[in-house]
Amino acid sequence: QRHEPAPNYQKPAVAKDDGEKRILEAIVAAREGEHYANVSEADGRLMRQLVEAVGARRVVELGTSTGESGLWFSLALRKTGGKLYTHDIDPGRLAVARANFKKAGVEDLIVVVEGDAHETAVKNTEPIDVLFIDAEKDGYDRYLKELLPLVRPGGLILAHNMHYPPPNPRYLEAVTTNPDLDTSFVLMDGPGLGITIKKR
Ligand SMILES: C[S@@+](CC[C@H](N)C(=O)[O-])C[C@H]1O[C@@H](n2cnc3c(N)ncnc32)[C@H](O)[C@@H]1O
Repeated sequence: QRHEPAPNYQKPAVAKDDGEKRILEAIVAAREGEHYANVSEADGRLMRQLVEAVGARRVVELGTSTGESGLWFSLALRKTGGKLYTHDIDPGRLAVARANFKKAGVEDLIVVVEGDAHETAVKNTEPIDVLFIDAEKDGYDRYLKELLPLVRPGGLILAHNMHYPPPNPRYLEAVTTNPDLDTSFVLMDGPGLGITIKKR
């Protein structure tokens, strides 16, 4: 049976309190300012929902860019009592990200780490509740190999750009054939997001 294209019921996010309002305003301002390859609003909102739903205390992000995904995560982390550890190799983008976090009033929720995430992120030894992979596409499978042991059972691995730019086939293979993992691909009318649970 054929269906019409899916309707879009989405409306702009509605702030619950002043802190949330300040972050949402900072996201709008960030989009209008200097930015680079950031998540869409639809991606950011879903990621916030997931981080809040799993009650994440430690979110690790590979690929900060100018901090928009970090701002979406901070909406959740101010409620879960958690922190974002975000990694990027580009000092210029990180300077913009830091300014955006400050403007949103969330700099205390976010630890920014500069350098090659293959070297910096593996220094972490604490359990990860949510891992978000959004750095160089060619490295996705290596990031998974390096950090999956630290993702806690019941934790999530989110991977951006599962539709475009074209995803890394080795990553796709890894998250769809490992019996310890279960993966869905969502929001595939946009860049696409992989949601993988590490089974308990
Ligand atoms: C798609 S952007 C991240 C977008 C960001 N997550 C957002 O939605 O706001 C990818 C970022 O990965 C960074 N990157 C690329 N290779 C890297 C590496 N080896 N280590 C750390 N960061 C890297 C780039 O500098 C770039 O800022």
